[in-house]
Amino acid sequence: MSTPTSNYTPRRANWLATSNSGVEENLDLDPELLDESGYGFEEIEEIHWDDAPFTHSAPVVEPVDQNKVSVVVDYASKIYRVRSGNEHFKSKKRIRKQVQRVLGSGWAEIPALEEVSFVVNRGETVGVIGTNGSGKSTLMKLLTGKVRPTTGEVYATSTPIMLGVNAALVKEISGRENIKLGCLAMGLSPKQAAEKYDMIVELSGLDEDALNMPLKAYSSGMAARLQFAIATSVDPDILLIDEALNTGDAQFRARTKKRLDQVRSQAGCVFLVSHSLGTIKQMCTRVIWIEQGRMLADGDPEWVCAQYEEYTDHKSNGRMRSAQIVYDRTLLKLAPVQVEFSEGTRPTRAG
Ligand SMILES: Nc1ncnc2c1ncn2[C@@H]1O[C@H](COP(=O)(O)OP(=O)(O)OP(=O)(O)O)[C@@H](O)[C@H]1O
Repeated sequence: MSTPTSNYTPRRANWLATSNSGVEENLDLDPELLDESGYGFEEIEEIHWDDAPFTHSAPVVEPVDQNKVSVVVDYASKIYRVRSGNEHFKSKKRIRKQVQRVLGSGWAEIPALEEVSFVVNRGETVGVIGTNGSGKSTLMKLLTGKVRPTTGEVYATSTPIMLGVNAALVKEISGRENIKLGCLAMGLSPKQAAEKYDMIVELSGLDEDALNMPLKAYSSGMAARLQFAIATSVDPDILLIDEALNTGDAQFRARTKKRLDQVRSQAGCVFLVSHSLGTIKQMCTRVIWIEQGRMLADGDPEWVCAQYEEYTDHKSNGRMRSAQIVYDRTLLKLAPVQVEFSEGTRPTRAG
């Protein structure tokens, strides 16, 4: 990696990274937000986006081509508002770390995604990477339209189908019954469901015995395979996959890749959120790296994954300054996007 220049000024990792003087003197925080130690949010290692540099590049105008476009994310941000006094908030240290503003009457604001813009055309498989809590799932929720952006807008040419590890499968009934039920739930007619059955079984790689077992007897890998096979059976135009592939074995991954290629070739696009860089590099044509809610990179899978690997390696070894340098360096290479709609090219709002 490039070595830091002598005039590099290390930034504070986070404005909340306190001295032992305690946050009470400096910030008007709710006492309930303080650690048991009484020092508040100390030992914070996250790099806060407010401290990171803005890229110097002028925005690149990205025209939306009506004949190609699948998804447009136009300056989308998401700020969650949570009750700072509730049990969930108190038990989640990570959430408390990210609190940007404590509002009156026990509410706090958590910025999860900041001004993200990009255009995805049909035929692309977009990997989404980032450390825990960086905003990947939030981006997926914005794409499905289930969560509304705080600023900006998200557009999609058809309703994206979300395939997550927690997508509904019924534990008490067999794999076979789950296939039928899942297909109906996804809007197929009983006849269409019957036609898809063999394809789903083949893709899942489950044998007869497994298909007759109730789902609660499945390993997480088996359940994930079944879920993937069901979810992709409707030939979705826009498919979002959140971590579902990580549990599969090599054989399943090969089948998965084949199926994703089919989805792509049917003019769809795929978003794949994963912590497994191997899977991302194998499956994706483009990778978006989101860190601390900010889009750091969008481009070639090999290059983006290499920066990310370097960053996480530094972070996990406690080399926060080096991690910050990789963060800054990567961000500076990002050309921000200004989405441009010409007459009639604006797809419908997601959701
Ligand atoms: N419903 C919510 N209410 C409040 N805060 C939330 C909510 N969902 C997510 N957050 C916060 O928003 C930030 C981004 O979370 P998100 O789940 O999008 O991250 P992620 O990159 O998907 O994380 P992971 O890799 O751990 O799944 C985190 O600080 C998280 O705690």
